Amino acid sequence: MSKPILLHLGDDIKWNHELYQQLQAKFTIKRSYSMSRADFSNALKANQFGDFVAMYRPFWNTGGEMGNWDDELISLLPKSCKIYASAGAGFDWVDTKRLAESGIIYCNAAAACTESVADAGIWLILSTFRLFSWSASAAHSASIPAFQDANRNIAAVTHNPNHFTLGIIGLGKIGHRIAQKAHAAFDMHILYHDIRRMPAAVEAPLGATYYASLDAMLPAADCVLVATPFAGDKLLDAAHFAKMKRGARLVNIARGRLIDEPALVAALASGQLGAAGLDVHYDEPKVDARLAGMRNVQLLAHTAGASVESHVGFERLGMENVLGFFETGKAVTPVNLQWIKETARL
Ligand SMILES: O=C(O)C(=O)CO
Repeated sequence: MSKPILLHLGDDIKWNHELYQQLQAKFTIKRSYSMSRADFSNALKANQFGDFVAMYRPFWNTGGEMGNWDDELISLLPKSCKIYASAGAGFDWVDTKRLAESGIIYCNAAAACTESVADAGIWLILSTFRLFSWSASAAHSASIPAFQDANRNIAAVTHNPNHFTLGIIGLGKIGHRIAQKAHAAFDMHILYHDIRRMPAAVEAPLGATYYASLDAMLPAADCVLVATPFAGDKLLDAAHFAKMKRGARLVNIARGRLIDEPALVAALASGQLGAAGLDVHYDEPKVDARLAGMRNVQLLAHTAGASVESHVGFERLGMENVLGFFETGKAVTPVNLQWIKETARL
């Protein structure tokens, strides 16, 4: 009997070769490498990859060249396809509900980058309190006046984060890990807003206070950290920044589009916000030039999740999702099951 087909998107795997051999033993693997949207769409229309049952994308660097997975693309997938297992935490580029309508489970790999993103979150929080962005840019400029300016003046305006209040929007795995680290390392007081309250067993070790209302949490936090998935709408705008403490800090490790960037620039320029730490940007790979010019803003190039450990984990979890689904009927980290069920009920 011929083996089912798996479509591997993007580059070769780099780390988990033994596990990949298990995939090779169970599936005929077809490769699309890095096709443009037009080439990928034409290949699907021509059934170039055959009636594949699964798609696997091991890393975010490649395999996404076809752009957003919207109705146009998803409607070209063969009816045989049952699962799409991809690297990465965020899935703002894929319409998981539309996939579910075609009976396709989408699995992300957020669990693989929790530690890495949480570490970057801590770095950004620390930087907004200590203004390492200012010190680093002064030193990098190799300018004696800039060095002396930073060296003389930073101490008057920076703080140790200890005992300040961190307000986390989204206490998922990453938000929770940041809360643990901030609480353990800096004795920060943890507040959080989420659509649902965590059990006491989660809140108690953090001493965390739940806010059902975001508007109620904002004025209570010295630093607000965004750790919630992008669901199509902005989360924070000028009105939200106005509710925050004057001089408070903002950190975003989630998605740039969650924040009204011009409003953030205005809030920083007016001093309503004292500092910001941003891994993600509204219009990546572009970075807002005004933000880039602010010494109280620490910027990263969307690399919070970028570590060897995340890469190994992304590859592995993607393969485990595919193998688990075909061996036991259950994927490990599906994100759209609620709609798969709904669709099945129709
Ligand atoms: O995996 C993702 O989606 C990330 O943004 C990690 O930083």
